[in-house]
Amino acid sequence: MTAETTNSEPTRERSTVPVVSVDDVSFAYGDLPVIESVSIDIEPGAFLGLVGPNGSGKSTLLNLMLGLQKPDTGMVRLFGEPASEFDAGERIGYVPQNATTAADRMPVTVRELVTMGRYPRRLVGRFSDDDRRAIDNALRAVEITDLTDRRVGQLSGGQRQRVFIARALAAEADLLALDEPTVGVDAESREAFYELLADLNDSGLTILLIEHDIGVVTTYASEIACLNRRLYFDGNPEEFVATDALAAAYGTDQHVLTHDH
Ligand SMILES: Nc1ncnc2c1ncn2[C@@H]1O[C@H](COP(=O)(O)OP(=O)(O)OP(=O)(O)O)[C@@H](O)[C@H]1O
Repeated sequence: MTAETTNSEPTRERSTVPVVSVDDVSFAYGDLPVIESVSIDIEPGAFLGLVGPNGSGKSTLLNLMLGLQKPDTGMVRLFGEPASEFDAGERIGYVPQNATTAADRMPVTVRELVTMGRYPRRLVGRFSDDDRRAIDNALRAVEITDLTDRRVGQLSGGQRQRVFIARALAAEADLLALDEPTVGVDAESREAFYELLADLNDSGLTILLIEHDIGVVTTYASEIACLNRRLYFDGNPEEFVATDALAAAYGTDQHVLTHDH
């Protein structure tokens, strides 16, 4: 968000309560253990990059964090409240892995989809000037004001992901959670997309990014968590590249993690 987009809004006090707190959580799909004794906090203002090999439990951990799945043991808190009692839709913007295909089925325009993000915040009845301003600001922040009347299903992959982010911004979400958001997006648009995330994070938005590309997280994230059923690493990018956590978590597959950054 640029200064232009925020100047009409009050500055929010940054809370010291973790946005997400995962405390000794384990989870299995039937007999298949997927998350084992994981503890991790996401502090307000963090940009956490969650990495791990295919099938290592990243999406499952995200679902547990968002309260969409219930841990077998341990506890997840969102903004200090048990995730199971929390309406995540109000404060968490979620950009799913399959946003691109989901958008294909949506016969809605960009502005309509972004407007939907505003419904949880809207008072009963009509949209207020504040609502309209929040929607316009969100479209501006992700630089899609020229696309507002286009059908979401007709946009490129990168443009669509921006629309989903704008929806979260319109909702004034405190956490933006993205699950491999640039699968199928060309290299140039990917870089612009991660620059956008970095700008949003600079303006105070807390970000959780699941990402395959280690180069992306070491470039843009302020904190990296490396998962393979259990947590192999949680700390800053400098420490991450200096440890053998990556090799330990990825085992013999680490050579597939080449990247273009
Ligand atoms: N609904 C489900 N029922 C049963 N098993 C599942 C289910 N969802 C995921 N799994 C299994 O749980 C494990 C972890 O899956 P998950 O999708 O969380 O991993 P991931 O790290 O996000 O993978 P990827 O990087 O490939 O998207 C995998 O072995 C997967 O096959």
